[in-house]
Amino acid sequence: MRSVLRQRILKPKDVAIFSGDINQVIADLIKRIYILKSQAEDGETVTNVNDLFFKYSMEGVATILYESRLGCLESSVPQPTLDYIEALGLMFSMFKTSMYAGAIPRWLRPLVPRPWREFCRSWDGLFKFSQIHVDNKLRDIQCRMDRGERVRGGLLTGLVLGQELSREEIYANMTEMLLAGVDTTAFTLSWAVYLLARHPQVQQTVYRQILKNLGERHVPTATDVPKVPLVRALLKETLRLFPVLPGNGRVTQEDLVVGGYLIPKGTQLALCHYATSYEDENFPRAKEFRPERWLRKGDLDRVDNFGSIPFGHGVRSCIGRRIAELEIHLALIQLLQHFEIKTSSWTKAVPARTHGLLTPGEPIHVCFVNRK
Ligand code: HEM
Repeated sequence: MRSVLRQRILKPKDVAIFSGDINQVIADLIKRIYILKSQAEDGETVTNVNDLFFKYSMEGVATILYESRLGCLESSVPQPTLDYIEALGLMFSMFKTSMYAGAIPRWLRPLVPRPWREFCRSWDGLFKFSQIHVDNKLRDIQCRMDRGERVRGGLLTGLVLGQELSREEIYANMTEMLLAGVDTTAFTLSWAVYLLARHPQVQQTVYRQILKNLGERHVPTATDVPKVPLVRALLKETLRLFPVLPGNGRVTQEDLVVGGYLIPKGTQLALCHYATSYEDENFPRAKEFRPERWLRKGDLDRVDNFGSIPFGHGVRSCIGRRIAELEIHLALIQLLQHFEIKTSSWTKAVPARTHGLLTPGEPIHVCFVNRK
């Protein structure tokens, strides 16, 4: 089932076609920032940027998945979207409890009802939302076919027409992808602007490269991203320092010998790449924010470093990686074209906190100063 999806969004060129849709969402993001600035006491500070980037990520990923807009960045967010956000909030607030809810034996559920009840309530809310959007698309496709039109479209249309997945499988995959694609992207963008605000020199270097290679107002598409390698390096460095999923796991499929230790088949392995990301052996001066460490300077440089694998690795690695990268690269380029990102008197040092996901431990507040 996963391979059907994977073959449609595996490579950067597969998702490049979504640049136009994402840019429309970015235009709304920028408008929203102007509105928030106009409401701020100092006319510059956007408080809790994660709230903003949550809406951007949800709108962006839904645009690709459902081929429709949700209105997350509007001043008045539509009710079904608010209901979804509530279900998602419930899912994450219950993360630890609900993670174990699936493992509670049936006989125990009436005795300890809350975890299972909440688990079902949040998943039902998330499924319902996907179902509405998938069904809308199916109706739309049917109408167009009845009119004798040639139907072409994006991801969902392709899945429906391809008939490789059942309707239930499409609901399930869309639900999971939307769930997996919102907070992950939002936290990463929040950390990226936080790091840029706290490292003005780095920001200036990245901005200069954008200015030189793309220009002040050119709206970038996926084909422009390789022209600004520092933007790609910025994302890698952000995810090295703050990997949203700080650890990962696998069960060995055969006996393995690693570093002289025998690991028998069937062993559950946990890898904390948050820890390996901070090892000087893997990344010299590992605690420092230095995006340029990811730039290839000569043919002998190895910039792929397994010390940091924020999207996982192998056949079960993140299926939405290319979508996330597109959303983040294009957003960062345009944010830097429009604004200088600065700390404000409200900006505090923000520690990372782990509760399932690695999240900012405090709200991030930064200034978006208009560029002349
Ligand atoms: C910065 C953003 C993101 C990060 C850091 C991230 C990270 C990850 C990681 C570490 C995994 C586990 C991989 C493994 O076990 O090897 C994963 C799985 C997954 N991700 Fe992402 N992700 C991001 C964005 C997205 C987006 C935008 C989507 C959907 C559009 C998505 C959909 C998924 C799905 C469906 C899985 C499960 C894959 C499977 O089990 O086959 N992710 N992600």
